[in-house]
Amino acid sequence: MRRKLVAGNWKMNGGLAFNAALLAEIKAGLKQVDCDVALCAPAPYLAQCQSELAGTPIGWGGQDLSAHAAGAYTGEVAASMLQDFSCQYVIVGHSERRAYHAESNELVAQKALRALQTGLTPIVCVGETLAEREAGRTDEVVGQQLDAVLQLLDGAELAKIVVAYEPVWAIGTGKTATPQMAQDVHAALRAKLSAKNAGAANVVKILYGGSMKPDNAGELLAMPDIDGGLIGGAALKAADFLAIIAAA
Ligand SMILES: O=C[C@H](O)COP(=O)(O)O
Repeated sequence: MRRKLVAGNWKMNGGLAFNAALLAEIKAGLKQVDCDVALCAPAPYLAQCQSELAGTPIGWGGQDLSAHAAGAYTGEVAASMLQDFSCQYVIVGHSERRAYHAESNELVAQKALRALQTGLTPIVCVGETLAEREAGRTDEVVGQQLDAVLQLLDGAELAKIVVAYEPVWAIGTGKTATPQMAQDVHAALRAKLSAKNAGAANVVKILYGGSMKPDNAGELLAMPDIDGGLIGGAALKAADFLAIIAAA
C-alpha cells in the first residue's frame, strides 16, 4: 500500500506576506493527516518554508535544480543549496520547464539523478500535449520521458523517485483528465517501471497533476495507480489545498 502524497507547486507565485498568510492558514486547518504533504516553493522562499514548516507534517522543496553540482551557472540552484534549507523534494521536468526552457528528457533525467545523489526526492514530471493526445501518442510520449530516467537510474535509485503525470492540456486550464484516462496512463507508467524493476514499481508514487481541485480530487485519488496529486492553482488557496489533503 503506497502512502499518498499531496504536493503543492506554487510555481512563480507568492510573496513574503502572501506565503505567511497561506502557510498559517494551512497549518491551522491541518487536522489529521493520513498522507504525505509537501509544498514546492520558489527558491527565494525556501528559508521561509523552512522556518514556518519545520516540525509540522508538511515537507517542502524546490521547483527545479541544476544538473551540475556547483560552478559558473548563473541563475541556477544547486541541489546542495536546496539541502541547505532542509528541502526533501524537488520537482524536475515540469512541462513549463520543458516548454519554456527547452529541457530535454536527458537533462531531466540528469537532474533527477543529481537530486537523488544529494538525498532529495525528485518529483519527475511527464505529460503529453493536446496534439500528442489527439494523435494517439500519449503512451509513447510519456514513455520516452520516463525511459530517459530509467536508463540513468539503477533499481535502488528508481525506488526513491516520485513520478507526476501531468497532461499539459489539463494544467491550469480547468480541464481534467477523467479518472479513467489518468489511471490508464498511470498504469502504463507503472508497467514501464516494472519492466525495469518490479520492486521499485510497487513503491514509486505516481501523482496526477492538472486542474486537480477539491471537487475532482476524491475520484482521481480513488484510482488504484493514482498515489497523490501535484497541485498548482489549488495549492494557492488554503481551503482548497486542505480539502485535497482530506480527500487523500
Ligand atoms: O505542478 C502542477 C501542475 O502543473 C498543475 O497545475 P494546476 O493544478 O494549476 O492545473
